[in-house]
Amino acid sequence: MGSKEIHESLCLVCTQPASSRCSSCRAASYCSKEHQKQHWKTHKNQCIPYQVKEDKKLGRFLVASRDIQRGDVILKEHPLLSGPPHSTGPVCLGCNVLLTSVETSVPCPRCGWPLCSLPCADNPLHKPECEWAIEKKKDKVRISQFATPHPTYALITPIRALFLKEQDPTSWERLSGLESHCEQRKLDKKYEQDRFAVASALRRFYKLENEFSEEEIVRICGIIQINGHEVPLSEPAYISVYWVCSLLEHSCLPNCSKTFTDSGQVLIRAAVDIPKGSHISISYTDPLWSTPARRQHLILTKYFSCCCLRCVDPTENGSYFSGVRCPAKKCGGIVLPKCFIKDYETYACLKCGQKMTAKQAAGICSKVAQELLSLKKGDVASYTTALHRVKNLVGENYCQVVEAKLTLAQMIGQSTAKGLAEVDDDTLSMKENLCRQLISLSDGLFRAENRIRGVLFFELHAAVAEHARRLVNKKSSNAFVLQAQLLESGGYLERVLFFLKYEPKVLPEGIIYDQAVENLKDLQKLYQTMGITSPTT
Ligand SMILES: C[S@@+](CC[C@H](N)C(=O)[O-])C[C@H]1O[C@@H](n2cnc3c(N)ncnc32)[C@H](O)[C@@H]1O
Repeated sequence: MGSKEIHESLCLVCTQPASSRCSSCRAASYCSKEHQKQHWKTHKNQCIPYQVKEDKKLGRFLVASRDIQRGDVILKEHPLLSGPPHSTGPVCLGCNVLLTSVETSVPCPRCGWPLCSLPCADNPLHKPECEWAIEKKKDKVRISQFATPHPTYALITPIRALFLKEQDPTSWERLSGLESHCEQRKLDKKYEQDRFAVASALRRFYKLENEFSEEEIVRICGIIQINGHEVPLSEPAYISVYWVCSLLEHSCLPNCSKTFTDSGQVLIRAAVDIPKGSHISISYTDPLWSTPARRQHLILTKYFSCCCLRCVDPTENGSYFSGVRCPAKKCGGIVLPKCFIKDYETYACLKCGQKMTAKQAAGICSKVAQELLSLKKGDVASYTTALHRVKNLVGENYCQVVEAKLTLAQMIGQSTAKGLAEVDDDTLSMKENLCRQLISLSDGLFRAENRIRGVLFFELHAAVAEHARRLVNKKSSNAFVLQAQLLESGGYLERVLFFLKYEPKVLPEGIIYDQAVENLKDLQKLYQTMGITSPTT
């Protein structure tokens, strides 16, 4: 054994043989949890798996400072700033829930802003607009209209940002150092809209004329637009801006997934192994949207033209996720542009070469959208028929077809009183096939979508377990096949635990995680009763 290996396996505190490593950086070894805890004060400053770099095209971005393993947590961070989205109806400024009427809300006894209940008046989140209403506005706020959207709520997140300047200079400095894209925002009029509807309104409403210029407030609006994350922990979702997380670059095929903890921290986790020196990326947009839709969204909201691996490949890893079906008789090929970045005006069939314009392709896409988006949730038969009907307009993996298949895969078994037990054999097999198809597609196309992948594995485990249950009831059942199916179902539950490990308990995926833990325990008891040796027991 070389000296390096000896060093690596010794506890950093007592130099006794180490049995575990820091799960984040994997560079520090310890003999026990106690010594790991004891060393954290020193280690936390070194335990960072990324470095900040900068170039002309991306601005600042993060690269891996060591090899990062799939599943590792790269970053967990509290927000610098949180508040309602730019456009919303009245929400509780303590806990972010939607307020629907005067009767179902209470005014804050100090400042008058409506809240869901009195304890929310003391939520530290509410302090900025509350304190400044008393100190600067010198009058209570009165909200009488509970219609959506209510323009005064567009002022809240910017006020909370400005409050940092006075109350928390370190956070203010971090926030003001983030990208605002003011020049680009001037060109598309967002700057002017925010100047009028936020900066000017805020200075008047809160009497901030002598403290903050319009330019300073509009720059803050830009920072919130470019760096804000929608946090789905409340309905409606609220917006948070983080510091280091704001430096992560975008890719439509990112190598990291993003989730939020119950307390609103952002958690970034490696979706694949990331070699040292590689760029670390998340998705700023919805990976289940077509290439034109994702690119358009990024250009309009983040001011860059995405040139990631997925955007430069019109077939999107051979999935044809954004393509339409060739209208030529009996061709059945897929029609796509040569490239979505430059030559996207003319589409051509990959099989027969027939051409169509981007406008014609968009027409087909909107027909498919109309057909699929109007379907009633829970109606398995109409989903199945509609999916069959759109087959001659778009391919099997066309984006909206994939969304409908995702809904259908979850719906089967949910819309019947006795769950999967009531579903006929063919429909059960359809559920299983849909899950397998979508899981395989997700490997190549939305590998960082942990929530979707966890849910798909959960649905697949349920379908396979139900097949096994039916096998027991059949006289001709084969013990080996049954054992294999039970083990397979347990294996899928392990995958659910991997993907949904960090999902917050308030989201359905957090609840699915708990259910998967219970189902796995039950399955492991069954393995014991049946004398099956599972790889994990
Ligand atoms: C949230 S900020 C990321 C940090 C930013 N680079 C900085 O220096 O502050 C988002 C901005 O970064 C740039 N950016 C991020 N990902 C990019 C990409 N894949 N291609 C080009 N620009 C990108 C764009 O200017 C975008 O508006």
